[in-house]
Amino acid sequence: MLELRNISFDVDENSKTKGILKNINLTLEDNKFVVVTGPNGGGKSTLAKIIAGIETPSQGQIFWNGEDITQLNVTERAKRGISYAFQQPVRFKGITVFDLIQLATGKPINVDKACEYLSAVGLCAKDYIRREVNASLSGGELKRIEIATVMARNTAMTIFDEPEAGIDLWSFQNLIQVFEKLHEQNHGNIMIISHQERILNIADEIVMIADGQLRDRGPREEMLPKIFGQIDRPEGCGCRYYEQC
Ligand SMILES: Nc1ncnc2c1ncn2[C@@H]1O[C@H](COP(=O)(O)OP(=O)(O)OP(=O)(O)O)[C@@H](O)[C@H]1O
Repeated sequence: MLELRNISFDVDENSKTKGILKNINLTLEDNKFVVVTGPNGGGKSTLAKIIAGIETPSQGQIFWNGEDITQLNVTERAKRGISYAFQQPVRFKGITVFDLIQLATGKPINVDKACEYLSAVGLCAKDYIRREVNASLSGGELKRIEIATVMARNTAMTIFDEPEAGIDLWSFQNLIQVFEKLHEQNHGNIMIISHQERILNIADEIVMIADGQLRDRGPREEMLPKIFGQIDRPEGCGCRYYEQC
């Protein structure tokens, strides 16, 4: 279980303190598929980075299965099962797709096993398994390889920040299926930062972040009508649902 207690994140801007996240309290139960959404600049990516240990909060604490992990860095959190999917895989000269997947599993695997992960993300495994991870791969291919390595890591919590960014419509359809599969197979906690309706549609739970604050959260069935404007607002109110009327 992940618990954020009174998380704030401030930055210095022109010698003034700017609050990017303001007093966020959030508890996520195990094995949930959570989508974090909200307007641009609301603080979603910052929240994801704070959970992954890429940023350290200015205030507040983060607990993972009861342990205070606030001061642990990204590697130490990864060892405890919190994994952040980068937009593209980390590259080292000469490393192949097979090497990456094997490294992610943390044990020796055969080519067939590695191919299973690639096939699951819609890549024709035999075309990719021996390829070097470099600029000759397209953005969509790199992203799917990153997702395959995340699946191979099989960690208790995985965070994806806008996985749909920069991929074409066809790859996007495929990506949705990959996430549906991850969900079905119960790959632990999955947190996705997204604006995409099709990703919101497969969430167990939706968290709305706006203006650095947690504005709402709840099961998909409750949140979708709010997000897509199907709730009654007081007459004359032009606010979106996450704004105060
Ligand atoms: N290190 C930083 N220094 C200054 N400003 C920052 C820093 N990190 C984030 N911000 C600002 O904080 C705000 C929230 O950024 P963040 O990337 O978390 O938003 P977001 O909700 O993920 O947005 P989007 O949907 O556009 O990706 C933005 O205005 C951003 O410019």
